[in-house]
Amino acid sequence: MDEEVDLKNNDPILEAQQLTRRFGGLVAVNNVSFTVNKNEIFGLIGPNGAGKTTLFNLITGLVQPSGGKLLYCSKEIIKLRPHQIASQGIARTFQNIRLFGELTAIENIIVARHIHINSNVFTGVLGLPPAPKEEQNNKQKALELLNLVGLSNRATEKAHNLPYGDQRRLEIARALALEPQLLLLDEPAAGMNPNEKQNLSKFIRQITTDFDLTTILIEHHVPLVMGLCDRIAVLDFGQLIALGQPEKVRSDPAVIAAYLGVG
Ligand SMILES: Nc1ncnc2c1ncn2[C@@H]1O[C@H](COP(=O)(O)OP(=O)(O)OP(=O)(O)O)[C@@H](O)[C@H]1O
Repeated sequence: MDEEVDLKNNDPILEAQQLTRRFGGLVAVNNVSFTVNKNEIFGLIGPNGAGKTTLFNLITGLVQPSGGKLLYCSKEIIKLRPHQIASQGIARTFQNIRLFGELTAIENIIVARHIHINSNVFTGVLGLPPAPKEEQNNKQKALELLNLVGLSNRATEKAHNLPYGDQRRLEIARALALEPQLLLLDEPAAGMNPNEKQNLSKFIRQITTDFDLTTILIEHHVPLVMGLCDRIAVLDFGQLIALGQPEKVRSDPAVIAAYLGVG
């Protein structure tokens, strides 16, 4: 990881300042300001089209802002490309799972570790030399991550053959292979049954502690968000309409009107 900054618990790790993104006449993210502190589990909720994924895309450099600032560990990251942002310690999963379907579970993680250590991706995937020790080390780490997400017995299964919930867990393992400081999870519970959602909640808490992470998650499943997150930001039509602890957000009339009251 490049120039990792040693933050203490509760130091600001991510600061959005009047962040704005327009798509033509549509303001997908409108003048949004908030701070996420180290080791927080921070929820991002809001109705469909509220701008949540666009905000993740801004943080990970997939989309450029129309205005505003974004500081990671107090440094502006707006001008950085996605791979540079990843190497600074920000990893994510996607709403629509983006695994390499034809690769096995373990290969998906090894590829990510190669990116992390700046090695040649193809040597690792194709099993080519050199660096057998590094390969062995990567394989060992990948197995540990698979074990952590409960997939050690599916290591040689092609990713597209795994059940949906397992694919979501594999995506998280792959993000962790980048050894991030900040982990962004886009709808990690989508497609999971109630039992899996319950387990996922515990799992997110566990990895946030064990890996000394800060976690931001977008999630439509409100009970999960309310039970898991330290603080929650609510977007509606691109604007931040509420920010605070779950109890405060839950009873906020603007939130009830915009989101919780829906459906
Ligand atoms: N590349 C794009 N070009 C044009 N419009 C876009 C683009 N990306 C997002 N939008 C629009 O920006 C708005 C916010 O979209 P976004 O996907 O960020 O919302 P969201 O809160 O993540 O929604 P959902 O919960 O449905 O995933 C929507 O109106 C969407 O159609």
